[in-house]
Parts: sequence; structure tokens; C-alpha cells
Amino acid sequence: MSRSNAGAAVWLESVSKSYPGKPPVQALREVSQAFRVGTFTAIMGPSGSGKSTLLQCAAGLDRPQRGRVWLGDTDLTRLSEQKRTILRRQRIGFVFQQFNLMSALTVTQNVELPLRLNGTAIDDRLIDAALRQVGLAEFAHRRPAELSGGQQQRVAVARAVVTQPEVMFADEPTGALDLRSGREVLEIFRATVDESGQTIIMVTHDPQVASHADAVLFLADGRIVRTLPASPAEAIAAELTRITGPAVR
Ligand SMILES: Nc1ncnc2c1ncn2[C@@H]1O[C@H](COP(=O)(O)OP(=O)(O)OP(=O)(O)O)[C@@H](O)[C@H]1O
Repeated sequence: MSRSNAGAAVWLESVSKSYPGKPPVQALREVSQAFRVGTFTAIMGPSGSGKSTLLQCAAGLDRPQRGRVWLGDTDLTRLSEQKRTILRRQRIGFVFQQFNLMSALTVTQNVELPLRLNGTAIDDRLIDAALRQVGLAEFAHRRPAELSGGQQQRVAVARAVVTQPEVMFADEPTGALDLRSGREVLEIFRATVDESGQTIIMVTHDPQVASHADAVLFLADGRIVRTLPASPAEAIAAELTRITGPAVR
């Protein structure tokens, strides 16, 4: 089959995913979406609309029942579990809400970890460059417990970018951070996209966070129902209210 969407970092083609149950839960319904190289996309939508499922299918962590998911020229849906694991290590970076750092390891050792898992030779200059990128070069020998939450998340970002992945996926990356630390992480994301041509796909509930992205996708009931270009937080919040109904808080 020929690809009509060459140039996309990630491309979903009619992706459907359901979870078993009585009745089964239809989490994604025929979702088609291209994420262009060098763009920063936010995914929003009400709770249960399918955001995490979309992220997991796009990142090859989960496999849809129907449709295709491409990472560059690779069809992830055709790969075995083992090949997807190797591909994730080599070509994808992840940042989660809860940092997921190894507490016994230093900052440097945490950032080195993906290279070790890949069997890549450890190049100190690469580690140093990743730590500089997140403004933490002078914290290289500390352990996570000796850092603030914002600094820990910046270590997680350094760990995600050190392999120079084609795509970085982030699931609520600022959810556990105060406003200022959250903004610092988002500024690093922005710079990584603008200066290194990184592609970032991020799930968030927060319109302020989404306002740093180049585009915002809105999911409802397993479908992409709206796409906004880069927009101020107020416009994103208004769109979310239109889709979700007024906020309860
Ligand atoms: N492992 C699972 N087994 C069964 N149902 C699941 C599973 N994971 C998710 N679901 C269901 O699939 C639907 C989509 O879930 P998903 O986690 O993708 O939504 P979400 O938009 O990320 O939600 P939230 O904002 O609350 O994290 C929901 O109805 C959810 O209950």
C-alpha cells in the first residue's frame, strides 16, 4: 500500500480501539491524524474521551484493533511486541506526569539509562548537551530526591531527548508541577521544537499548557471533533467548554 502522508512524524489512519467489557468500551473511533515533523501538538478533551488511548496507540505502547499507525515510514501495527519495544527505545521519548526517575541513580545516570538500554556507547558530551538543554548541567551528580519537582521533570525531559528521538510523547507533563516549574518545562518543549525540529505530542487538561502548542486537537467520545491552530488559553478554554459543557470547578 502506498503512503499518502509522507513527511508526517506520526500518522494515524482510521484507528479504532476498544477495550473488552460488557458492553466493550469504544475508546477510539476511526481516528485519522497526521502529526508533522517539527510541530508541537496538544491533545485535549473530557475525561474518558480517549486521549491516553490515542497517545498509547500513537506511541506503539498499545495496538489498535483497526487502522494503521505510522512512525515515519514504519507501520507500528505490523510489528511484533518485541520489535515495538526496541523501536520505542530507539525512536521515541516519553515524559510522564510522575517523572518516573530512578531514585538510586544520579541525574547523569538517569539520563544515560535509555542509551544503556539501547546498547549505545555513552558519550559524555551527549549527556552534557541534554542536561544543558534543560538547564541542569550543574546538578549532574545529585539524586532525584535532592531536586525540586520541576527540576526532576527537567531531568525526565533530558532523559527523553538524549536519544534524539523522532517524536516525544508527554502525558500531563506539568500536572504535578507548580505554575512556574510547569512554564519552564513548556519553554524547554517549545525551544526543543523550534531549535531542534523535535516533534512533540502532549496530552493535557490545562488550556494554559495547551496554549504553548502549535495546534490543539479536541477529542470527544473517541473522535477528533475540532482542531485549533496555536491559540491563547482563553480561546482554548472556550472551545473546551463548548465540547465539554461548563467546568464543574
Ligand atoms: N484498560 C482499559 N480497560 C477498559 N476500559 C478502558 C481501559 N483504558 C481506558 N478505558 C476506557 O476507554 C475510554 C477512554 O479512556 P482514556 O484513558 O483513553 O481517556 P482519557 O481521555 O485519557 O481520560 P482521562 O482524561 O480521564 O485520563 C474510557 O471510557 C475508559 O474508561
